[in-house]
Amino acid sequence: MSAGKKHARSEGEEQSARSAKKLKTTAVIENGPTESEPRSVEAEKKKKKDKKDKKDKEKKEKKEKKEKKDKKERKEKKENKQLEDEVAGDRKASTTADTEIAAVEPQPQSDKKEKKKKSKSKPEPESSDRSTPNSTGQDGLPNERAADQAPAVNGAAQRNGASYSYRQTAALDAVPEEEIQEFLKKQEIVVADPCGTKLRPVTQFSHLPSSTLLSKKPFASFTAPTPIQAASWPFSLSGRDVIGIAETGSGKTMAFALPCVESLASSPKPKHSKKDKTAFARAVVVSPTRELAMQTHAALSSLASLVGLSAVCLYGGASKDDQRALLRRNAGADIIVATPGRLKDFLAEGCVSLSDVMFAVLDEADRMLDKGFEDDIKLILGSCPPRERRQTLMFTATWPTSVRGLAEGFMVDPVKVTIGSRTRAGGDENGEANGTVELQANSRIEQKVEVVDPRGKEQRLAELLREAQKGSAKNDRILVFCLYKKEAVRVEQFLQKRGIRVASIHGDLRQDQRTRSLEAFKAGTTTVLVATDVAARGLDIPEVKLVINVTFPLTIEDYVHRIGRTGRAGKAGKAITLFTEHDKAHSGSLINVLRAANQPVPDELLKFGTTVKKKTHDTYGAFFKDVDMSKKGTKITFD
Ligand SMILES: Nc1ncnc2c1ncn2[C@@H]1O[C@H](COP(=O)(O)OP(=O)(O)OP(=O)(O)O)[C@@H](O)[C@H]1O
Repeated sequence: MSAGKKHARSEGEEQSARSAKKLKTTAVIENGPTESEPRSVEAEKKKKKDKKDKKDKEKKEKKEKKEKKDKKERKEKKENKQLEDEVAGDRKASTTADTEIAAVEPQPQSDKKEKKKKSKSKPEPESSDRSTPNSTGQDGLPNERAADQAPAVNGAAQRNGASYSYRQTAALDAVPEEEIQEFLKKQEIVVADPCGTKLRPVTQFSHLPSSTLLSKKPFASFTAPTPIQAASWPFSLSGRDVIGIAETGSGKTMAFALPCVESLASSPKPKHSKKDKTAFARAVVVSPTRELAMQTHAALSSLASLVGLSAVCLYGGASKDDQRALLRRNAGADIIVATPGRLKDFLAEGCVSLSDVMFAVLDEADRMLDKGFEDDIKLILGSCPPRERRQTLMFTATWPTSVRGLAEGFMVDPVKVTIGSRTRAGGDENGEANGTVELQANSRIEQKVEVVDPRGKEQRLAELLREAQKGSAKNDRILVFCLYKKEAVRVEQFLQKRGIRVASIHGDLRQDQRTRSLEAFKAGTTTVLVATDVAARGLDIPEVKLVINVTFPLTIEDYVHRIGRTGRAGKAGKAITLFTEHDKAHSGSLINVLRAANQPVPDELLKFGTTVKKKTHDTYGAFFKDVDMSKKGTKITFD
């Protein structure tokens, strides 16, 4: 007999017993006292009976009340359990194509409602643990949240399951409001939050809430957070989706690396069968080029290793077996930094799964969302848990309107943090530029444009290099950009013939040749690097003194990224662009970028016109998409 049945029967038995008692009582009342019984005895009997009836009734009511309460508690417990299971385990189930479609569809109203409902009913993480110094967190690491920290800003658990909860520190609380306002104004920080949360920028590293990671002093070589770090960290550490737009070389890598590692360090690793050969990453960072992926991997890896987390880099043009072995060695790797093509291959093979991903980053986000990569990104983010159950961050120096809608389809109420004067130069108070100057080059880069005859470009390049490397500057690093691979080969040979120490990096080279060229340039054994746009974005090469554009890039965004290889981390830099009549479609947008950065606009350039044309090249994006040369039958694109 089941417990339920047993319970039902005993309830039934009780009821019939109660009914029998009631019948007996009723009979007595109906019959009334007999003639022979004295009146007082009769009254006494009735009184007793009434008292008993009352007691029975009270008892019954009390029992019913208790049953109701128990039932309610059981229901609540069940709901909470379901919710916890969903947050902890359901990620596994939510992979594949339909998620992928959902990720790019506008967020349905019910989704939002559901999210709100969940965050209300979600049990709060054990806040006492977090605020008690030296208590132990879920991961078993000592939890070092300081006792003087204010209550968590985000209150409930982060939606991606991390127990890390951002708390504005007492030290930051104590900063006078005028100082905060002054900082925001001086650094030209604009925060647009659809949820209207006001969080102060973290102006000092000491204003960050303490953690195991920070106790290892990862920022010892820096004096203060850069503006994008200061303004975005409070939101990203709170578990919010963030779009960060800041000039080249302004520390965007650390802006996403810190919340990524904090988030993973504070959440338990989902368990998988030892027999399972699949690598289940918990964070994924997607980069447009192999070299950038490697660089980002190095930065993330050094931060992650401080708290015992591992990171693996997956990119094309290198041995898959070696990368598979790395994945196995790192027990799946907590963080995967990858180029889209290789990641897609590993996903298709089943040796990588993104179903545990709680933190996803698109570095150089506008590039990743452009036509060349759009489908790959849909597939990759579609293989992660839905946007409501992961945290998604996007960072870039350029944010063209064409990708904004798509970006928001992958995110939930993203906070947009913009650094720079684009709001002054024709934008509204939300940081949304209204057309003219939304694109901003690093203001510490001196930009020079020379309008030249196309036939004299290479000769002029040789002169410029000679001038730039005169005397004590003979070892200065100079980056020379070409548009086409064949052009890069020709320019490299031209310079070699003139005795210039030069290397090159472009898509027609094998990956080991590309890596060698970059290493030689970084080490200073070659002082000139001829590159296509494969080197335009993200590469952080120390001490590049000058960037020369031999041929203008396909888009004005690429121009901003190319020249951004100099003037990094607060340093000054110089860029010279050889502009010919073939590039005249770009004159308007180039003039705007020059003016916004208070740079001289030559009359010869003005002659080509100031009208900003729509993006002139439809295949923008396909040009410097890395192609795995080891694959057979692949159509090789030119960059
Ligand atoms: N708080 C900081 N203070 C000083 N330097 C920093 C700080 N944070 C990062 N850096 C350094 O600044 C340099 C540029 O950083 P990073 O490569 O992240 O720039 P970025 O904004 O991503 O540039 P890009 O737009 O070109 O990709 C790096 O060498 C990095 O170590």
